Amino acid sequence: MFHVVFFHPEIPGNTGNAIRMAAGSGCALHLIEPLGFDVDDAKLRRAGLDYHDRAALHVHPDLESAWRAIRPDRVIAFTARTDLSYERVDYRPGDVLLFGPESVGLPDDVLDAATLRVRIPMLPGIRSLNLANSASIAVYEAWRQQDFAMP
Ligand SMILES: C[S@@+](CC[C@H](N)C(=O)[O-])C[C@H]1O[C@@H](n2cnc3c(N)ncnc32)[C@H](O)[C@@H]1O
Repeated sequence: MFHVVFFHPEIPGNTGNAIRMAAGSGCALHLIEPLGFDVDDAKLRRAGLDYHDRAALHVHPDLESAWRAIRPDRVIAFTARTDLSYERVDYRPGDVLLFGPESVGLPDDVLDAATLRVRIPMLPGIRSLNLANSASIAVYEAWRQQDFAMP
């Protein structure tokens, strides 16, 4: 199983979309507090449709608590601030795919502590992709490399 970690997510619709993606792909979704919304937020529930019960959703008070719970071998940070393209990584079950908050991205100390930093290609002049879209691209590449193995 892959672990998607959203560090300080701010927009409920993005996390709702990711909940639906987690239900569809079998990844676990971890949210690191503080969150910019309540997990019962109507927009979050609407974006997640009726898939909330099918998704493995975990909320952690801080990153250290998440690492203690997940015990990952590798943390792969998704950021536009690197040249290594995301599809060049051999993803392994158990990997953490780490994403930053919508407004500011991942802070330097969190990026520095990650095993790898990877980037999803964009055309020149584009600053970033949407958080939920980035997570979908990442998870489906990681799962594709496992030939979409079923649990
Ligand atoms: C909306 S973006 C954050 C934008 C923020 N203003 C910044 O400059 O980093 C939210 C998160 O999606 C992921 N993301 C967005 N575009 C990406 C890209 N092209 N490559 C890798 N990760 C990306 C990153 O994890 C980022 O922290």
